[in-house]
Amino acid sequence: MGVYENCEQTYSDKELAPQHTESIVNYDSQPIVNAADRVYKLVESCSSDDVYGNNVQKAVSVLEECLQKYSLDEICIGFNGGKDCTALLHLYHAVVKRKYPGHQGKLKALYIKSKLPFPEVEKFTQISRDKYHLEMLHFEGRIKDSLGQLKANHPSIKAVIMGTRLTDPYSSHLEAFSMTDADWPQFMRVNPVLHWSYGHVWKFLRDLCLPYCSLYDRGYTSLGSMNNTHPNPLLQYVDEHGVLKYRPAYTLSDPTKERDGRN
Ligand SMILES: Cc1cc2nc3c(=O)[nH]c(=O)nc-3n(C[C@H](O)[C@H](O)[C@H](O)COP(=O)(O)O)c2cc1C
Ligand SMILES: Nc1ncnc2c1ncn2[C@@H]1O[C@H](COP(=O)(O)OP(=O)(O)OP(=O)(O)O)[C@@H](O)[C@H]1O
Repeated sequence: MGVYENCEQTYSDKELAPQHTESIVNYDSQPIVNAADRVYKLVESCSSDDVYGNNVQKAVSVLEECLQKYSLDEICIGFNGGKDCTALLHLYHAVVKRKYPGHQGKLKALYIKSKLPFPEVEKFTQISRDKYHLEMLHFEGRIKDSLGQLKANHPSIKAVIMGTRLTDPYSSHLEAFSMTDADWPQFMRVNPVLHWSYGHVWKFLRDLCLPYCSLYDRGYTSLGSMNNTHPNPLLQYVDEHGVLKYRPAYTLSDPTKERDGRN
């Protein structure tokens, strides 16, 4: 059984709520409206030996530091619909709401579309844009080239908030604030969730009832393009009718296998 199998239901189970109300606890039907209150309550109530709570606390303080160093016009969040940046977007939204309660403007989000994006990812980025009131800065093609265009078209942007974790490829040397490599267009990479584990990301998304891309409920555990990403084989099973199916991403018990659906 996966670690979070007994947690509250996923966002996509929402329609089941009327029939199963007695089995559902703490469901938040307005997680985005309540973002700042719930995130800060979590952070303020966590004990020193709570690794998850401390990681959320650290992410909030990195975001607060980012907002001290840069104005909202100088910041964008790297958002491609993946789980890590989905958790991060919620945190960023919460911290901005707490620091600027009257803020009505749109937060900037960078989305570099891959050559063959999943329609589910495209749809989810649009849903998130609307729910979180984002100004999407859209680019297509290679990430490095797109960052060059970002610099040329949006010269005010100095920092990109990212959902990178230490276990991501080529990321073990990163810190909360790390400039892009010397041969890349120069931006400050802000990495609030660097120390989060795979399980922490899912605990955050599911405990706070946040919307996430539907592919994760169909066995995908990390998202690339349609031509290089498939459901994680470790989540495969055959149901009682002999049909091949996949368990949801949050049930993956070995986090080192997170990218086993990517090639
Ligand atoms: C804003 C931004 C800045 C990046 N900066 C660097 C960099 O300085 N050096 C580098 O090798 N890759 C950089 N990357 C690429 C990422 O490390 C990573 O390869 C890319 O996000 C694809 O990740 P994935 O394979 O998990 O989908 C950057 C990506 C983004 C979105
Ligand atoms: N194409 C992109 N456009 C904008 N930001 C991106 C893009 N690719 C990566 N990023 C940034 O880099 C971070 C790390 O990417 P990574 O692929 O590890 O995580 P993810 O996409 O959030 O989740 P998953 O691993 O499940 O796909 C993202 O969270 C996001 O902030």
